[in-house]
Amino acid sequence: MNMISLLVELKDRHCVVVGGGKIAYRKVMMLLEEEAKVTVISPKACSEIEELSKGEKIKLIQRKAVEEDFSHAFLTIAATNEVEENRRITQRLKSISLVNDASAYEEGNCQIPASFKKGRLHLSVSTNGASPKLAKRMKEVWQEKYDDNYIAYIDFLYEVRNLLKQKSLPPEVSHAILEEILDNAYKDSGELRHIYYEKLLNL
Ligand SMILES: C[C@@]1(CC(=O)O)c2cc3[nH]c(cc4nc(cc5[nH]c(cc(n2)[C@H]1CCC(=O)O)[C@@](C)(CC(=O)O)[C@@H]5CCC(=O)O)C(CC(=O)O)=C4CCC(=O)O)c(CCC(=O)O)c3CC(=O)O
Ligand SMILES: NC(=O)C1=CN([C@@H]2O[C@H](COP(=O)(O)OP(=O)(O)OC[C@H]3O[C@@H](n4cnc5c(N)ncnc54)[C@H](O)[C@@H]3O)[C@@H](O)[C@H]2O)C=CC1
Repeated sequence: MNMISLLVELKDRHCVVVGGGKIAYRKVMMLLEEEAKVTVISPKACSEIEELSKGEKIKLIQRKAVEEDFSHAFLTIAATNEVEENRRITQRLKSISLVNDASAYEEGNCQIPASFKKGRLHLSVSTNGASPKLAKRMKEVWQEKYDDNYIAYIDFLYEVRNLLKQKSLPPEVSHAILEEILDNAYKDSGELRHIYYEKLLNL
């Protein structure tokens, strides 16, 4: 459980998923969403993974994994249904690259939490293997709570902060502004946000 939360960019990074079942497929979809370069290694693959391979979305290698398969891997996900094989891969890689063991949270050096993105907002939760179902449920509660209003609101927070970076206001003034715009009124009213931003432009 000695882990910190990090946001990691996977775009164009070489990622390897070992195993070709439904869990491997779920992880592959997550990686493709992040625009990673994905290789799947598995003697057999489910039809969804085969389809991705035919459409050249991923590279599929239909055999067991060998040492060289990991030489350029930035992140590896061991997701076979053979717990020992997952452990072997994870032990081999954990001191040199990111590796997640889908069958044992404590084996790898990273975990994949339940997460939810909306605009600039990114929320993640892990129960460290206690209850993936609880993590999923918490994520779903957030999905309800953080509705579309938050996209424009957080964009507004971002723009105000960028504007403040350009202006050389005394730090206490900047901090007061950053505090003030956390008021719910700004979340709820686009008009109020617009007026506030215009006022700041003229400061
Ligand atoms: C350690 C971890 C892997 C890691 O490090 O990444 C891990 C491990 C295992 N999961 C198992 C089972 C299930 N996992 C889910 C669902 C999710 N599991 C996810 C994460 C994690 N699962 C990490 C810990 C996160 C944490 O604890 O918070 C989520 C959040 C994210 C994702 O996977 O994308 C995703 C929700 C997706 C979403 O948000 O929508 C469901 C429910 C469902 O599918 O609906 C079930 C069935 C119910 C049950 O068993 O509880 C088993 C037993 C397998 C077996 O018995 O063979 C193991 C192995 C073990 O625990 O040993
Ligand atoms: N992290 C998570 O959210 C979850 C993880 N799991 C774990 O994920 C693992 C996979 O689960 P499923 O996809 O449901 O299994 P599955 O039985 O659908 O698929 C297993 C796949 O692994 C492949 N495989 C078997 N031995 C292999 C080897 N030596 N090298 C490469 N590929 C090999 C098989 O050909 C098959 O494609 C299990 O260990 C399970 O405990 C299960 C549920 C959720």
